[in-house]
Amino acid sequence: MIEVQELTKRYGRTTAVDSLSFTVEPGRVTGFLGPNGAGKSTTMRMIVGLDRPTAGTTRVNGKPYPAHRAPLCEVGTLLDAGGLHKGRTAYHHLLALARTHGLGPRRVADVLDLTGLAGVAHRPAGGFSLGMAQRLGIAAALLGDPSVVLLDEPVNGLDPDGVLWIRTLLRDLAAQGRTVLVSSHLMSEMALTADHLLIIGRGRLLADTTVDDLIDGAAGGSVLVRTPDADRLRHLLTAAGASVADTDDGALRVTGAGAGRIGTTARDHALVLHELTPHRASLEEAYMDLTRTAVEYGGTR
Ligand SMILES: Nc1ncnc2c1ncn2[C@@H]1O[C@H](COP(=O)(O)OP(=O)(O)OP(=O)(O)O)[C@@H](O)[C@H]1O
Repeated sequence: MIEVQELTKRYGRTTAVDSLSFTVEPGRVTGFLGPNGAGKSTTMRMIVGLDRPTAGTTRVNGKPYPAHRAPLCEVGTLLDAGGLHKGRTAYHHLLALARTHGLGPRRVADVLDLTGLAGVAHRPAGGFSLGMAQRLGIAAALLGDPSVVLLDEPVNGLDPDGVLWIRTLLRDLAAQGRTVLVSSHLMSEMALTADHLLIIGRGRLLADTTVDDLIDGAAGGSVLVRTPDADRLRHLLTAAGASVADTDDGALRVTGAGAGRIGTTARDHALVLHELTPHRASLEEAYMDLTRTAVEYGGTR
């Protein structure tokens, strides 16, 4: 489990993270989502002690990260896939890391297999493509068999095969009961990967929610209604405060009243309905709604 409480980070006059509090639970993939510059990487760096908070605390499995005796076995991180010794082979890169925690070549072979790198294990990592470097970063993160996995934009620059591979891996890790926090600025990607979402904008928490709840709570939802009594229904709904627009093919698109209320209104006035179809805002729309508000009204920082 990861616990973040009232976390703030200022760089000079920039507030990168602003009183952020959340908990990341084990057994599910939590997507950490926000536009570029929202403060995701800064938050992740503070969780693993690479940056010092201006205020607030972070705990991993009940303790601040540096208080763990074998951090690699507690938390696996991918924060910067470029941070490699270029001349070293993938195998030796991993072995050097493994040795710092008393782990041996067997565990290195395991993570090389797990990440599909066994065939290139003895090539210098400096010649790796971005996708291979990401896999190597993930191999390093998993070396200590950690119960918490923290990955910063792991799908960046990957081809569709790589994206699918990471998605499956993250789901497997969560299914094994691990705590998985993965950042992205792409809602489309997180919708397919994450069970839970933490959305931030300008360093502040905008939503701590499931994908379904985010869509349900989004503005922009409407209901498509077909009825032979369109004029009467339009009148009744408008009088009750809803907005009603005509579609090109003779139906009504209603916003501001849910399918339940529309159905009840129709029944109360003995109106016949031929169709009553809720249209949920897309996840992308819901996300844009949230983050747009943060940009427009977030104040100065
Ligand atoms: N070392 C630093 N010195 C000064 N400002 C910084 C530093 N690190 C981050 N920032 C600023 O803090 C804010 C948050 O940056 P951060 O990298 O955490 O965002 P992010 O959500 O990870 O964005 P991205 O998706 O672009 O990586 C940005 O305005 C950034 O310019």
